[in-house]
Amino acid sequence: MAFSPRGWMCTVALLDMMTSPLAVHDTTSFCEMVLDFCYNNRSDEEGRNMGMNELMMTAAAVLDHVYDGVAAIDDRGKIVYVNPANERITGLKREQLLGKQVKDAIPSTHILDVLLTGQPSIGVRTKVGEYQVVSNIVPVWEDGKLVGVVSVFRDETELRRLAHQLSQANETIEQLARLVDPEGRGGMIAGESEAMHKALSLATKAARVSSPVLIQGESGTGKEVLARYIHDQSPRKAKLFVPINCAAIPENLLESELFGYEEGAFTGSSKGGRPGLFEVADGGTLFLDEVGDMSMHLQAKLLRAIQFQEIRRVGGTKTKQVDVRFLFATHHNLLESVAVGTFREDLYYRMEVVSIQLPPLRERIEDIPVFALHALSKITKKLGLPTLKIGHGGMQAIRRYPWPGNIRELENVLEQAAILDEDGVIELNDLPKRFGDRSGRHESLYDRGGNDFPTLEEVEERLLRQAMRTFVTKGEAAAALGVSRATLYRKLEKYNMNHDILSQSET
Ligand SMILES: Nc1ncnc2c1ncn2[C@@H]1O[C@H](COP(=O)(O)OP(=O)(O)OP(=O)(O)O)[C@@H](O)[C@H]1O
Repeated sequence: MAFSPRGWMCTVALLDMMTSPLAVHDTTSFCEMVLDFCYNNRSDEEGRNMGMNELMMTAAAVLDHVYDGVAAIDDRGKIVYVNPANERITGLKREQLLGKQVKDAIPSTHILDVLLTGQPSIGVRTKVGEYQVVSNIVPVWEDGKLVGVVSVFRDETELRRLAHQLSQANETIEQLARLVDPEGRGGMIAGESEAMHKALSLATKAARVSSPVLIQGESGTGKEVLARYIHDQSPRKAKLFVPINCAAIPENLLESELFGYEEGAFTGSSKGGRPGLFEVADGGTLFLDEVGDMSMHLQAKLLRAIQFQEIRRVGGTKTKQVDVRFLFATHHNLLESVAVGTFREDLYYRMEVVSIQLPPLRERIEDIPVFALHALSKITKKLGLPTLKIGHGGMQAIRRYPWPGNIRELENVLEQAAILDEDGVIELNDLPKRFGDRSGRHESLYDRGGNDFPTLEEVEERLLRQAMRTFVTKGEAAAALGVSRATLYRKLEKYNMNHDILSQSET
């Protein structure tokens, strides 16, 4: 059958209505709507007279190719059309159905109810033979008269099979993900220190709720990694994690970056304006890094956004509700900033509902070997290098170094060493020159003179700390200091360095 443009339009309209049951709910005349759709504002008599028969013939040619089952019943309950998908889904041949009374062919059908009441029946479940189908059944009206019913249905067994296949596939993905990332932390590791475990446990708890979290720590301690972890563990994980470094962007740009702007807000603003990151992160998480560097003007706007989850674009007059989870990070001591008046006290307390402190690497020496090995394996994979080891001397140097740039510096140093290494083992000579300084300190205790001369206890504590950094085992540290292990224990306790004892291996 050749399709006229009108035939196509009618068919599209018909399909549109069949797949939009809510629209059908609202109408009294299905046919009128189809014809209105096709010939809207036209005085095309031929078109208006096209009627239901031609419409159904045209539609039938298309419906023959539809994946869902379709059946049309006339006003006397006789089946006038079934598509091939009907046969696939119900197992009933076309010849068994066409021209038959629907109540005889499919006794359990709900089609007659629709024919009797003229009310559509949406999402109704019917058993056809051994198949369970879900149908949308809609009445067809012409000139205010009910002329038939159309049912569009799907095999529920097939839907269930697909859902089952999908859940199996998801399970396989989860199993593979667990193999790649056993603890589900997306490449983040916990380390050995009590401080890191505490931070991680707090982060895991914070992930369950939407309260703001303030993560404080020196640069490179893993604040952003922890923020991503919180987002990934939270119910918002399917939505966006949007990080922004507030210190890296000039104030006027930061404002429009965060809040967006309306058209004409400033010279060079884009046509139609632009949404800001608050809007981009709607439903997800916004991570404001280096929030301590924000100007007082922006702090006031931020406070409002946190308090009311409401923003106003730059140059705009209307406010907009957003649903954003806020995570903050800073290397500043924000309480000090509050005390000197560079940070708003009210904002500080809004931000630190949950407060997580990430200590510098030098204060969690026990983490250094774990992070070093983790970083090295990441680096060799990234650079496509064979597996590398860290030798005893290399590890000792790494442990005793104070790491002012924390984990980021550790990664950079190891990347450099991995590139330079020639024998598969990273030793002291593969590390930068600064690692050769066995003292690991830039200031000598004995350089201090006069009244500032160190006490014996001060020297002893320093020496102990240095030994704990330098040697991998307690035995080695005690031997180098010329004391027994028991004495080493006692002294570590005296200087409150017990956590260091735990980090040392027993040998
Ligand atoms: N727990 C961790 N597990 C694995 N890698 C980590 C962890 N913490 C930090 N890192 C690594 O350290 C590097 C620095 O981390 P991150 O950028 O999160 O630090 P930061 O504190 O946000 O730094 P800055 O304040 O300079 O932005 C990253 O490249 C990351 O790979």
